[in-house]
Amino acid sequence: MGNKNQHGKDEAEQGLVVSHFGVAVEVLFETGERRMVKVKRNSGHVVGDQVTVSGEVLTRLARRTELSRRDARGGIHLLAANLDVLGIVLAPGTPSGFLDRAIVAARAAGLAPFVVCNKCDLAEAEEQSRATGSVYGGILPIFPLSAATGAGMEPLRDYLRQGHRGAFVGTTGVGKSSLMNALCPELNLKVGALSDYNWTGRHTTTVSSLHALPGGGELVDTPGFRDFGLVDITAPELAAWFPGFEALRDHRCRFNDCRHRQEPGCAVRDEVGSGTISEERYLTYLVLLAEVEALEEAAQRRNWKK
Ligand SMILES: Nc1nc2c(ncn2[C@@H]2O[C@H](COP(=O)(O)OP(=O)(O)OP(=O)(O)O)[C@@H](O)[C@H]2O)c(=O)[nH]1
Ligand SMILES: [Zn+2]
Repeated sequence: MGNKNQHGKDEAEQGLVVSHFGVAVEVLFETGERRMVKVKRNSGHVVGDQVTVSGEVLTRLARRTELSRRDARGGIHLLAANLDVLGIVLAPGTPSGFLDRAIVAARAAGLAPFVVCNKCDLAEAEEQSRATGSVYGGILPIFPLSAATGAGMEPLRDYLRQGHRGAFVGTTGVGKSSLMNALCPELNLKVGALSDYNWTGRHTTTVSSLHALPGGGELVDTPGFRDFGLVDITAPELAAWFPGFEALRDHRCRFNDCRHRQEPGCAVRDEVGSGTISEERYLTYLVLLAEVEALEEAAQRRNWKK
């Protein structure tokens, strides 16, 4: 167990939460030692949290980033802390608008997004990856690959090896689990394999964990990422972080809450006028903005009724 100091008290040790089992977390200490520490259900600790442990007392340090999602009832769930990058996985069938939403969500949370175009062993996927490259190529890293055949995996490994800590999001069936398995050979996410840890005698099913990759870098696997289907973002976030619109961040629109519609002095509209931003991208933005605003209004109406 923990180290004792000269007064016989537990010395606080710093570590990283690498797994979450609902009623306990596994902490990886700087010494390389791993230990389970009990936590209250909904204690607020998540994988990626930096903590100090003194005996059985866990103290969370300030977070650099937080990634969360909203459930159908509007509740916010924190998925992971201190991630640097977010891998947005696409495959044929990914709904239009998903990529833009996910990029906005990542940037708003302070994470650098990158794109994985999976299933490139299929002709449709290859086409999708070419189309994605032509729109987003200059904006963020894109990795066309096949988790199934292993083709194109090396550039992604190199990217993660730069010491990035990340996670994959994507709609169901795009191949997130296949990618995780391809990148982390020793991965075993089966709940049955966790019976060793089931010392609390309670049911421990919701498991998320952080995996160190053989070549460097870390990936978080959280069941919550699986249904990151409709990535929720706010209208101001969309106006600030829509990929290809840099105007607001550079404070070039006259109003800092500009939504790039009819506002005077809007730099985005100027750029559409001059052809720097394509008409098509601008229309995509307007459709997404209308959709996000409609969702926000519906949520507001629900709150008034309460
Ligand atoms: N052709 C092809 N199929 C793939 C590839 N990667 C994954 N698949 C298949 O796509 C299906 C879904 O893969 P998963 O890895 O379970 O996808 P997921 O995103 O984790 O799915 P959820 O858990 O539902 O969110 C499986 O049948 C995989 O075999 C690929 O590179 N090429
Ligand atoms: Zn504007």
